Amino acid sequence: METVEVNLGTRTYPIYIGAGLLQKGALLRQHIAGSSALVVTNDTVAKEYLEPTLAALHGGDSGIRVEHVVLPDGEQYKSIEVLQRVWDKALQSRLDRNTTFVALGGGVIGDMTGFAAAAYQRGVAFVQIPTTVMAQVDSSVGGKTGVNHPLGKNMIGAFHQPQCVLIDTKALDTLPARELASGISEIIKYGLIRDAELFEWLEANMPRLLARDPQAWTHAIRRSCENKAEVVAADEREGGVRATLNLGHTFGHAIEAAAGYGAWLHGEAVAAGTVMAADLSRRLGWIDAALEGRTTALIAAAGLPTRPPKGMTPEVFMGFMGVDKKVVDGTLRLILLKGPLGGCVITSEFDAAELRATLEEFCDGA
Ligand SMILES: NC(=O)c1ccc[n+]([C@@H]2O[C@H](COP(=O)([O-])OP(=O)(O)OC[C@H]3O[C@@H](n4cnc5c(N)ncnc54)[C@H](O)[C@@H]3O)[C@@H](O)[C@H]2O)c1
Ligand SMILES: O=C(O)C(=O)C[C@@H](O)[C@H](O)[C@H](O)COP(=O)(O)O
Ligand SMILES: [Zn+2]
Repeated sequence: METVEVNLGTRTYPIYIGAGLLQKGALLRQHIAGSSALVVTNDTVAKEYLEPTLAALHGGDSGIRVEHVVLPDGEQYKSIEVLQRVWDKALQSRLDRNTTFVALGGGVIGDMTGFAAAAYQRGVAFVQIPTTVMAQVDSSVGGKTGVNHPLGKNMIGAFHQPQCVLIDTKALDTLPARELASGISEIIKYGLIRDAELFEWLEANMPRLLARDPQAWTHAIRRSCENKAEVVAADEREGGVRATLNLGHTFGHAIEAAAGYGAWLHGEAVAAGTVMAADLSRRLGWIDAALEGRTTALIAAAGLPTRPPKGMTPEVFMGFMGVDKKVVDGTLRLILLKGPLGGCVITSEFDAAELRATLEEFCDGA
């Protein structure tokens, strides 16, 4: 087992990474604050991993009272209405503040459970057990929690850090290939914004990841968690550098919302958005055509889309981008690449005409 720490002073927490960690019940139990736990999962993940999780919590005569709630599976259910079911279950079970919520699943379950925990009786503890690549390399770390709104992605939420993140790499064995690729999008992101060595490693090792080589995955997950932990420790609430984790997301979130949540996976939308950010960066002269080409090629090598879906227009993009959380006083800020590889900026210093040119280049329906 490897451990990466998210250093947040008195709220510092560990990320455990290893094969078969879900079977090590003591590890999970030591992070259950209080006498009860509410496991939150979805119907797909429950089939494979609910029983082992319940067994881990009950093991060693723990005396922990364990409840669970199973939500419907899908990004379209990442809503305040569905989240209500978690609070309903907690209240019906008379769970008090001495309870730990346990998020068992991908990023949707992790974000929803974290927000449910942040608001339940004004805040209870929670633990992340991420079971997708997306959740293991990104969403389970850093405490961004919340739900979508029809007018914008992740618009309702809270910062709430988990007690620990328990990454069982064996869970990826059952993950569909499309979901595996979606998560790779965020690993490429770390390479582009701050870790040139990781980007080059991905260029050399993409076939190993797609072939599910366990050693390659352990490396990719650990490096990703290290990168994310460093950024979060430096800027927990996104006053500055944390916004760089949003590379490709302003375009990507517009795609997700416009296509209807769930039609495009988060990582797919971010992939196309990252290619668009690279295009704009090259137009501005901040990266050369070679780096733009390497970015597009790596994203394509992961089997991810390099263009947004048909039907997107510059107007649709601008409508959603205008309500992005990085907008300040009506001014759009983007994360753009600035050479060499591994460099980026958070900026509003770009000509609207250049942004328009990128949008037109990528909108088939324009
Ligand atoms: N909080 C953050 O910092 C952050 C970071 C990145 C993404 N996100 C959010 O995460 C969400 C996307 O997460 P995701 O890609 O994990 O999607 P997801 O949670 O919808 O999971 C993807 C699919 O995989 C299934 N699944 C999960 N684990 C499985 C397993 N081990 N075997 C088989 N199937 C499994 C799920 O049931 C689902 O159908 C988005 O809502 C995105 O906004 C949040
Ligand atoms: O942790 C962060 O900070 C991120 O931006 C990680 C992103 O990959 C993730 O998609 C996040 O949910 C986006 O945050 P948002 O604030 O733009 O909704
Ligand atoms: Zn993301």
